[in-house]
Amino acid sequence: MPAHLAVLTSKPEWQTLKEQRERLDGVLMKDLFEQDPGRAKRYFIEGAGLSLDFSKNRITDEVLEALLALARSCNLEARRDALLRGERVNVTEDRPALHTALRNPGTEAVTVDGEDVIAEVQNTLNRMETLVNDVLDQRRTGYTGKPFTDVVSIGIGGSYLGPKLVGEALQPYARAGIRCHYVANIDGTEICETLRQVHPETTLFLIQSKSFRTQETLENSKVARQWFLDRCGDEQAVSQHFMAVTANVPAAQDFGVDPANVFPMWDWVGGRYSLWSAIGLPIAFSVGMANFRALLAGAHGMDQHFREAPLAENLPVVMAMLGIWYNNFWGAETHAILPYDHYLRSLPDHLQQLDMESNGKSVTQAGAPLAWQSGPVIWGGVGANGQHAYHQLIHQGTRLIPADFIIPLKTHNPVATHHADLFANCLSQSRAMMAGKSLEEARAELAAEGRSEAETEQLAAHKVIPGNKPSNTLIMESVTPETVGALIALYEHRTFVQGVIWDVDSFDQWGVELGKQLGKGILPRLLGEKGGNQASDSSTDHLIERFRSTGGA
Ligand SMILES: O=P(O)(O)OC[C@H]1O[C@H](O)[C@H](O)[C@@H](O)[C@@H]1O
Repeated sequence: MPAHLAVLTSKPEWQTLKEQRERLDGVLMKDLFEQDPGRAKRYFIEGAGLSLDFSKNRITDEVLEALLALARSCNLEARRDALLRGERVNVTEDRPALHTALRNPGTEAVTVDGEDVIAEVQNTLNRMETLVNDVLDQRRTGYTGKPFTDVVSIGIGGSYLGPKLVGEALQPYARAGIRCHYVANIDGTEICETLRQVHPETTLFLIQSKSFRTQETLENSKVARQWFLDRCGDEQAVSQHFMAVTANVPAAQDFGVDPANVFPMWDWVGGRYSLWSAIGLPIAFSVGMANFRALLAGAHGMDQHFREAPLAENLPVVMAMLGIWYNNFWGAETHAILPYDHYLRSLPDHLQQLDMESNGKSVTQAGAPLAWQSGPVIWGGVGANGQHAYHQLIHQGTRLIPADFIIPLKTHNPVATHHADLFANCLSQSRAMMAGKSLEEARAELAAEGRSEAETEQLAAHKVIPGNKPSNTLIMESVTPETVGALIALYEHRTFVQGVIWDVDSFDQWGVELGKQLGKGILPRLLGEKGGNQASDSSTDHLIERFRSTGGA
């Protein structure tokens, strides 16, 4: 292998992990639990209101030590400090990635190109506070003087997934009187269905786009603007009802948004890390500014933990390195996110963008091809629903699927014994994954059912659950603004740590751009217009013909 391809995999720490991996061949977690009654307590760490039980992993103390040694050998601590200091960690775009500054309470200076970032952040938070309070307290109203009842947030990707997740997660804190709607897709159904639910006199539209160039967002915003004008007939009223969050102020102004209603975004915030900025306005409208600030405080608590906790007790570091363990040494190709909480149902969607856009890369920061696997497929869904669907494959399929179970100790909605039932389901799944069911147990079960010997022999193999499937269990007291903030920040840092190990730029997303470029060439052809002379292929041409033949547009 050429030397430049082998930096990571030729490290002695990598070799040690390979040896550890071989040593664990055939070793069952359930035996490790039996041999060591202290295992659960030893592999349990806490920070920023979250606790992680990582005992149900294929690890020993030696493995953990070797994983942390690998992290150190990749200069993780220095790279982390560079991130938090605002160094240009996004090398291909030559920018810092300062989402942590968005939740920094302002006690320490962070500068970018000589500008005091913290002061800008605090100013923006104060502007948000004024707007949100004015709307919630009905000092600011729609064009006929009626209070606002609905906020329609139009944005996609990072300008959508984070606010939607948190808006849902903090529903118990929602203020009466304001409903938030989210429109992301260019599928016209989404904007049409949303507009059917709202009234022009009482609806505030938030155009959420860092670039103000995203097709889906701009087209949906145009539809919303026209819908509004058709009903109110007054161009002047647009400025009362349309606001924007963007780094591209001139484009927002061209669209007709009053500059006083434009909230800033900055180059140094990646879209998928932007819910903490004014992109979080829908959250603030829903739960009030005090709760939004509590969300930031929770995330800041995790930033502090990430910065200060020793690596062995550092939640994002330990979770990241466990991910590296399965991804790079055990051949795992996916990672499941399984929140056992209805309020956190959109967490897998948000983490999918966060992780897959960040670490879906195949060259190093210097541009050399990776000779190791980078980010896995992130997927998942809310428990217990998944147990009646895809958990079968986790338990008995041929693939190794590490999972994160996430569950609060207390519910906002105590009803009957539901929360204990939910908790029992969560624990039963991680235990089933870990312990499984042996052939002997399967046989005994069938015999106890009164099956014949022949039947028992025939069926037993199907009933075996191999077990030894790894999982983490993340718990928190309850789903609050603080714990939700900490939880999302935890995964942000987990993603960063893995990017450091794989030596990729976790803050660009060039892969997304190609589809956007090609779309610009295909659209005119679908519409039968001139242009769109870019390279094509017979499949694309044929499908365009089919679309045109039905008069599809
Ligand atoms: O906020 P915008 O500029 O409209 O971008 C919205 C989204 O666009 C792209 O798809 C990027 O890959 C995402 O990271 C981004 O969040």
